[in-house]
Amino acid sequence: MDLRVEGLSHRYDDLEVLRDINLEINAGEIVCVIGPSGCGKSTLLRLLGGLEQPSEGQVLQVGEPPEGSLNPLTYVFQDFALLPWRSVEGNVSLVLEGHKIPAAEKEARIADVLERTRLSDFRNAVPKQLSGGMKQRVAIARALSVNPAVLLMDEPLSALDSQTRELLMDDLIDLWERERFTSCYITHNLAEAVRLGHKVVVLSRRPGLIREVVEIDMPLKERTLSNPVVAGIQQQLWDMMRKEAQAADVELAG
Ligand SMILES: Nc1ncnc2c1ncn2[C@@H]1O[C@H](COP(=O)(O)OP(=O)(O)OP(=O)(O)O)[C@@H](O)[C@H]1O
Repeated sequence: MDLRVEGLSHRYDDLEVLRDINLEINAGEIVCVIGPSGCGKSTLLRLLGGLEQPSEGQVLQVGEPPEGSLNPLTYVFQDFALLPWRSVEGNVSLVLEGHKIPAAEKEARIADVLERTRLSDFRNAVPKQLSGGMKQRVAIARALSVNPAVLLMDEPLSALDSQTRELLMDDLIDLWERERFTSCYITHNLAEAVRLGHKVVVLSRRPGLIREVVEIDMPLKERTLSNPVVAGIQQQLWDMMRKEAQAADVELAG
C-alpha cells in the first residue's frame, strides 16, 4: 500500500502550519522528513495517520495493506510510550488485544517481532530493566506486530545517546533489509535522514512547504559514516536548511 498526499494544508486557528504538501510514500521505501523546529513535521505525521483531519487536501491509501495487517498505520514515538508495569511481551501484546485473533497467532506474532528486534531473551523484562535503545526496540516490535502498511515514526531516536542511535540505525537497516517495511520518518537529524531515507523531504520553516525532495539511490547498507557520497548529501541538505533553521530559531525566540 502506498500513501499519497494531495494538496495538504493545515492550520490551527490563525496559525498556518502546513501549506500545499504533495508527496508519495511508496510501499517498501523509507521517506524521511526534515525541517526546522515548529515547521509542522509532527503535524504532518498526525495527518498521515488520520489522528487529525487536514484543513485542506487529503491523504489517500492506495492499494491494499500487506497480508495479515491488523492496522494499516502505526506510530513509533520519541518517548517509547511503553506501559511501565507491563513486560516486554505485555507491551507488544497490548496492541493485539483489541483484535480478534487466535491465541496461537498472537503468540506467533509476538515471537516473530521479538526475534526480529533481538528481544526474545528479554520478553519477561519490564521497561525499567531495559536501556533506552532496548525500550525503543520494544516500541518498534509493538508497531511491527500488527504488520502495518506504513510505520509512522516521530523522531524515534531523539531521546537516545549518540552511540545508541548508531546501533538502532543499524538495527533499522537490518530490519528493512529483511522485510522492506514502509515508513515516514520524521527527524531533526540530517545524519539519520541520509542513512535511512530513500527520499528525504525538506520542509521550509512554518508554514511548512516542501522545498525539495532528495532521492538517495544508494543501498542502505552502503551508507556508512565515512562514505563521502553520504557526507556530501548531508552537506547539501544542511546548506538547504541552514537559513530556514536560523530564521525559525529567531522566530521561536521572538
Ligand atoms: N494541537 C495544536 N494546537 C495548536 N497549535 C499546535 C498544535 N499542534 C502543534 N501546534 C503548533 O503547530 C506548529 C507545528 O508544530 P509541530 O509539532 O507539527 O512542528 P514540528 O516541526 O514537529 O516541531 P519540532 O521540530 O519542534 O518537533 C507549532 O507552532 C506548534 O506550536
